[in-house]
Amino acid sequence: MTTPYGNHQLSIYAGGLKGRRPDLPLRYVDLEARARQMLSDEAYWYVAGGAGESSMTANRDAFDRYRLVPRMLTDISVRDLGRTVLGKRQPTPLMIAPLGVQEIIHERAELAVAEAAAAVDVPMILSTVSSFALEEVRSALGATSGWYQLYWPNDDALATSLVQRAEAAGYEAIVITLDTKMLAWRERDLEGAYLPFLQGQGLANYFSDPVFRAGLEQPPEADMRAAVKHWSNVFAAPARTWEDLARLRAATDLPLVLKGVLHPEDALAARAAGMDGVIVSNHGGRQVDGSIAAIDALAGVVDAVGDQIDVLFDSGIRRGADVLKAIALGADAVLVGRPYAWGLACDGAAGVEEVLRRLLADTDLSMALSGVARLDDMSRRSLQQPLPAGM
Ligand SMILES: Cc1cc2nc3c(=O)[nH]c(=O)nc-3n(C[C@H](O)[C@H](O)[C@H](O)COP(=O)(O)O)c2cc1C
Ligand SMILES: O=C(O)C(=O)c1ccccc1
Repeated sequence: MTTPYGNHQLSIYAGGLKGRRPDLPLRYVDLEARARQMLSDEAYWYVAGGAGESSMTANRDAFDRYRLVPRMLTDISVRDLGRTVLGKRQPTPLMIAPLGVQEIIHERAELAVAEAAAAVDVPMILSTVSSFALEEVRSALGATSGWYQLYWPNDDALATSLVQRAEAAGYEAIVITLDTKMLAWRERDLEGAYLPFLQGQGLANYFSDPVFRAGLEQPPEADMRAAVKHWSNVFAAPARTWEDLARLRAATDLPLVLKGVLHPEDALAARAAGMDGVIVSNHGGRQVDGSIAAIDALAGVVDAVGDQIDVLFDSGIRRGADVLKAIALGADAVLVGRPYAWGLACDGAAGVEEVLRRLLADTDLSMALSGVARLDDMSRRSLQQPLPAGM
């Protein structure tokens, strides 16, 4: 492929030095700080925060304990960042992670993100809790792949309706998020009593759904409180177990991918349930505070199922080296979360596009300077595994 900043080495630096968006800070901490200026305190902390700080910090610290071991004098003049995910070749290893309630970040929310994803040809995973209906977001993606993330509701008819709408709209896979049967204890949000979906934000897919609407006495437009109450009753299903996956499997022909897997035994259960992939993730440190850093869980899952189903990764991807480390450990692709949220806050679609291009430029350079011309050739041989803690 041509590099994300064009085919010439100099254009990469031109992109970095002058920037297509000179106003968008280059360093992650500065970008986040700029986004913070654009957002209300509540919205900023909703996105930035975790469930406590422990696992969110661990996600980053753990990345730093893995080290790339570059090789010299290999031909890196022509490079390929492509990956094959669910049997389909994509030009880069990146995917857009599903982030809910994006209207708290930018008024054009998922529509802006979809336009940016399309500009860079990075597949987008749309959250169930989106601010625009899934059909509209699918249109904004143009020819770029979209997957639909399902919060598996406590109502089989609603689950089937959402999944079949996604299939009809042209989404290519369903991601079932398992780690959010309820929201964690998040002090930042509790302090501010900030739960945007209780205001009806992010509920466009529910409010536009015929099965959801049939469960209401009046339409959401006429009685928002009742609609939100109904949503909170159906949002999740704490009683669900692995056996229930069979009904979802029967509801669609699309590939199914389970998000939020950390334990190798769960990866084996996913495979046994006929799933097509898993996403190793601790939800960006937002659910089980004290949980294992996501990158430390990756190798175990890859070793358990990586030769049979796809293994994707998220939680803590911030720069090119992080992408390379996850791929070297065996991930087929990686999802980017908060970094694009900050681009969205700063500059809408253009900000998201710029964040993705910079991450790709950094990935391309780091791969090349590690002596690897094709991302498909990254392996654990390029990586020094961390010493166990305490050694
Ligand atoms: C504001 C916010 C909203 C999120 N909403 C969802 C969601 O609706 N569905 C989901 O599966 N994951 C959701 N996630 C988790 C992300 O998909 C992803 O796992 C996480 O952000 C990755 O970590 P990172 O932000 O460190 O890259 C959300 C994360 C954030 C920060
Ligand atoms: O905030 C989150 O992490 C998340 O996944 C979510 C869950 C429900 C509604 C909105 C976002």
